[in-house]
Amino acid sequence: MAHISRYYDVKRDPAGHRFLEVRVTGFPLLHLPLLNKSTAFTEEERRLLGLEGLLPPGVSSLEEQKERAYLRFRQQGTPLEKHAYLRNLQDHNEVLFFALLEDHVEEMLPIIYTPTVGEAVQQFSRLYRYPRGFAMSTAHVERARELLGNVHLQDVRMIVATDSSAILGIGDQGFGGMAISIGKLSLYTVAGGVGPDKTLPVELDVGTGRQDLIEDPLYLGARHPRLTGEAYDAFIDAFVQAVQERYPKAIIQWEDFSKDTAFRVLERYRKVVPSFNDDIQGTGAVTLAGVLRACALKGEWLRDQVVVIHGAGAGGAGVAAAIREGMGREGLAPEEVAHRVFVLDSRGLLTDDRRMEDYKQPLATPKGITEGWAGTDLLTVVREAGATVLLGLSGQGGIFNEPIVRAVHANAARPIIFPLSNPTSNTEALPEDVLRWTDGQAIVATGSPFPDVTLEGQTYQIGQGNNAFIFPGLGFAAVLTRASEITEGMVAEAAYALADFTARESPERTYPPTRALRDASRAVALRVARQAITEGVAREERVQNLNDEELDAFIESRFWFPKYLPYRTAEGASPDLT
Ligand SMILES: O=C([O-])CC(=O)C(=O)O
Ligand SMILES: [Mg+2]
Repeated sequence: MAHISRYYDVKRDPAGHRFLEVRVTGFPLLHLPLLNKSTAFTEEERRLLGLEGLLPPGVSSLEEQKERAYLRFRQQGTPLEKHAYLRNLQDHNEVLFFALLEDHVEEMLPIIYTPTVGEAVQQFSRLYRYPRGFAMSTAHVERARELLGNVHLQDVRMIVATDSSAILGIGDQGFGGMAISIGKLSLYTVAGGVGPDKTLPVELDVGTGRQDLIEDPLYLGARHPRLTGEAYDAFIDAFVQAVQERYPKAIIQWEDFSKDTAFRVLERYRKVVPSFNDDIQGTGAVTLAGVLRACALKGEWLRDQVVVIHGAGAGGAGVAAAIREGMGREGLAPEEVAHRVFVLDSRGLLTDDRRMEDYKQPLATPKGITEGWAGTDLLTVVREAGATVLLGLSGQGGIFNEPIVRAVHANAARPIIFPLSNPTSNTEALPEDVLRWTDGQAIVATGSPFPDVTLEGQTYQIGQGNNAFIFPGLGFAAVLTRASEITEGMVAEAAYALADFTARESPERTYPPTRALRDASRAVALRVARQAITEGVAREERVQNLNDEELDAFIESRFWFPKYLPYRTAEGASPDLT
């Protein structure tokens, strides 16, 4: 049996039932969140593991523990207090945390994920309690492999790593970005089926450009400006090499890298280690899926829309690529697509006569197309291009104002308007305003969750167009197929799988409700795994010859579920820390 952790192995008894063989007993056992059952340790386990006298005499079931934990959750006042409560629970007892989350995913997702995680990032140094994840800093570059060896997990398969340069829509957050890596990985477990012992959040602390953080006496990150150029590359090289040596089966999700690093890091490593960028590729895929559904809702094709994308960072670039791919699949040639997809950055429309960063060049509109236009600002582009779809990835709260929204409505009876920036404070428009300004005709989805909107007796559901519907299934499929690379074909398949799932399960919506996150992820995982096999990048022997039904069953059988296994001590272990 593979050695799973320094602290335990999962084994099977002669009848085939799984149990945990632990090498830690007594008080320390109650402080390892992956192992701690807390009040659910049975009387026999307490005797065997040296826990008698350390716990209250009552033995609780997982159900009873959940009930107790949910009561405490409800007693917390603010979303941030709720977040802190859940994070403490996770750091205390992971099975209980995930069991609770599974039962209340709709209520708790906005707490462990966007929008509250944005606040948790900002308050990270003040909320800090427990060492979770791998914190790599400049001082560690030479010894990255050695330090990764300090992580107690033996078989990490899924890593979320950020350099915190562009967290959500709120910019450079220094060390606090660790909270994003932690939050994303919670979704990998609750929706994507990856066991918590197989996940590792990483903060790549290359410094921060935020002087206020550097001067904050309570700040926990490294106090120096961000590494750039060769020093930055050497840092990430060292990290990737250490991961390959220590965790050769791991997939890396690059998260919240600014436009200055996101594209370079993705291209530099995507063929070195199976990896993808969540904000470029995940956001691209989820947006394409929602726009496809919105088009279907009004009985139109994507290829007939004119799409204006506001924001040319990682998200905007990824969305532009995905929409172009989608129009191409509906038969449009690239020259035709150029008349239908327009991308703006903070200086206005990207046109090919402008000086701009390399990664923006493929997003630029040929100057000839804009001949005679009255300007290149957002309102003018919406009017001149005849936009029927407006997508916000700018991080600029409120930028989709009334004149802009009305201008899209003037071009389309049912405009598609997605203010996608996170967290809530950065959303480009409030759904209620968009619906009011368009007499309830707009099809609206947002990046962060919004409640239903009621307008003149009519209720509108607001889809959550968040990459949470893509990355857990995409990453899980890559893990299960042992993909050597995460190809563009796999990312595109994720988008179409989500659109098809929504059409099947929630035909009146742009995105499924968040309570369907797990089922949606499974549908995504199936199609991505199939694509990996078709493209020949799946290294896992067991999946090569499976038909769809068998592949689905394989995926389902590999899902991790929160439940307690019986515990035994290792042969010869003393009832002390061994
Ligand atoms: O984390 C989220 O909610 C979605 C995302 O990747 C981002 O906004 O950067
Ligand atoms: Mg992100």
